[in-house]
Amino acid sequence: MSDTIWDTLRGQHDALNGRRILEMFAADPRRAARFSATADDMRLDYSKTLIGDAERAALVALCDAVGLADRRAAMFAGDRINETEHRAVLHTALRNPEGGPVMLDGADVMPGVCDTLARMGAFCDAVRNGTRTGAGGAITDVVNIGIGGSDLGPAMAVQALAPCHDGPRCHFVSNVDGAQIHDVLDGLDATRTLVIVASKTFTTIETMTNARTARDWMEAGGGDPAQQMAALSSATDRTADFGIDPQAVFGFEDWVGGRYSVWGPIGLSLMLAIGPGGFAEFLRGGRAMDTHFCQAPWAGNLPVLLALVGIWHHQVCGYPTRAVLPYDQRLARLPAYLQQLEMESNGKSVAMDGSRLAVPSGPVVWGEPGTNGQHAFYQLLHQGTGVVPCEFMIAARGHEPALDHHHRLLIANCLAQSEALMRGRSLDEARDRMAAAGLEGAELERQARHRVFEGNRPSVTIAYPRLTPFVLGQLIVLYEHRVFVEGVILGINSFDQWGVELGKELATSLGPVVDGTQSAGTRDASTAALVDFLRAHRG
Ligand SMILES: O=P(O)(O)OC[C@H]1O[C@](O)(CO)[C@@H](O)[C@@H]1O
Repeated sequence: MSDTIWDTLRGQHDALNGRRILEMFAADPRRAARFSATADDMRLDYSKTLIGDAERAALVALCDAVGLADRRAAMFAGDRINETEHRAVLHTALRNPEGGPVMLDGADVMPGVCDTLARMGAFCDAVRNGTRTGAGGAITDVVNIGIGGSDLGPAMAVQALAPCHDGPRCHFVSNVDGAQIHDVLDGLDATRTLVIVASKTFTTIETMTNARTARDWMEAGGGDPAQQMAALSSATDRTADFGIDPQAVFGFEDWVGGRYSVWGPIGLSLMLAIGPGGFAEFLRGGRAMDTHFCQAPWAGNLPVLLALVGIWHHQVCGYPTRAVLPYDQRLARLPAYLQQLEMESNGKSVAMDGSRLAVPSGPVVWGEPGTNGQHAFYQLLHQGTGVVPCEFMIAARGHEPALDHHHRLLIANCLAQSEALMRGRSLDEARDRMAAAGLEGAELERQARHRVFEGNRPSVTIAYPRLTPFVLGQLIVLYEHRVFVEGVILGINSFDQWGVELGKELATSLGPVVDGTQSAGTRDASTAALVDFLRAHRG
């Protein structure tokens, strides 16, 4: 049945025939309202796209054709929907401390979740109120060492919620490039810094290398690793081997995927920064979006609609990328966070059953905060030969009342960009401008052509009152479930990441070649020559 719907969608795309978004607004005075939806105080406006009633009906039909409701129920019920790793997918339980039981294999996981959350709260309170100190006194700085899902979520959220910070300063080290840990540790007091080693597996080479370097730095600087190191991991045997005090180890289960883990122990740095109360609000926002996702009808369901718009633009229209454009400087790391969430989840070529995907998988996701992006790559968004669907985000209010004139400008810029992408500027309008500037003849024509904007370029806008912990929770879960819905429609397992393994294996085997303890042997000629070049220049 879904094959027929894909055919319908492709047919609808072929039949667009120069349809203009602006004309759709002219034909339907209620379009803005009819192609928007809300969840609590968050609004998703997808009216500035070429999706009309017929296209929306076909897209919504996809949800039923693929059995989305059953898949959603299976996820929340703890079924092992991550079939290639034989795991349940229950990160939703982490943001459910105030909800009911969540059963997995006949046992309620919530007592364990709540117990860990309470331990995290007590630990954070002790660090924040100075009861748990370093060798030199109260903790002033926290360094979270982790990579991928053990870094991007907390790093993004800590930056996003800066106005709520009332705890120690938080820093993040992810890259194995020694430059990063050097620059982060430089200037910190080793006796008053807490180092958190965040790694689900506690084997990730980058994280373990950085963790050892941090421990050496702490010892050399007079700090006390027994008192000043914590671990966030599923592998409590390995954290013990590393020598981390079990009281400072916060574990989580294999049903929490790395890129979905900010809601539990991996969020410890966020909790340290904003306090257990702020963290609880963050969970509440996430939970509110879970409830909305489970209860709202498809056509009024924000994660579903965002997914369907994504499917329309990438799989149906064939636009290869999408841009995430938060008009919110504190969401600067959101595009990087979403790159992992979306591309590690849905960047696959094989369907759950092992067959080759019949439709393209997830798009390339990229972006930068506005207005900075406007002065960098928006030229291409407006006049490039390809179309990049854009996802704008904007708050009604900032956190700096005295700077509200900045925020009004921010709003105006955000709305202006989506309007400009849609409206464009015709050749006649460009000619009029050139004529008004005094140009004539061939020069007028030449200059006018450079000033044409095709327009009709699609975007969605996500608007919210203010970037609070609750709203950030909503926003992340909006995207998490968007990824889930897209994955279900494409038949993908969104919860494994086999594509990262090969590079890790080859890096391990290249180590001795780079050291010079092994020859390049049977490696390809390019790799062998690059090893020679780099070794020659290492002195
Ligand atoms: O938390 P860990 O086990 O160190 O893994 C870090 C990251 O590595 C990956 O497994 C692969 O990049 C991610 O999925 C994960 O978030």
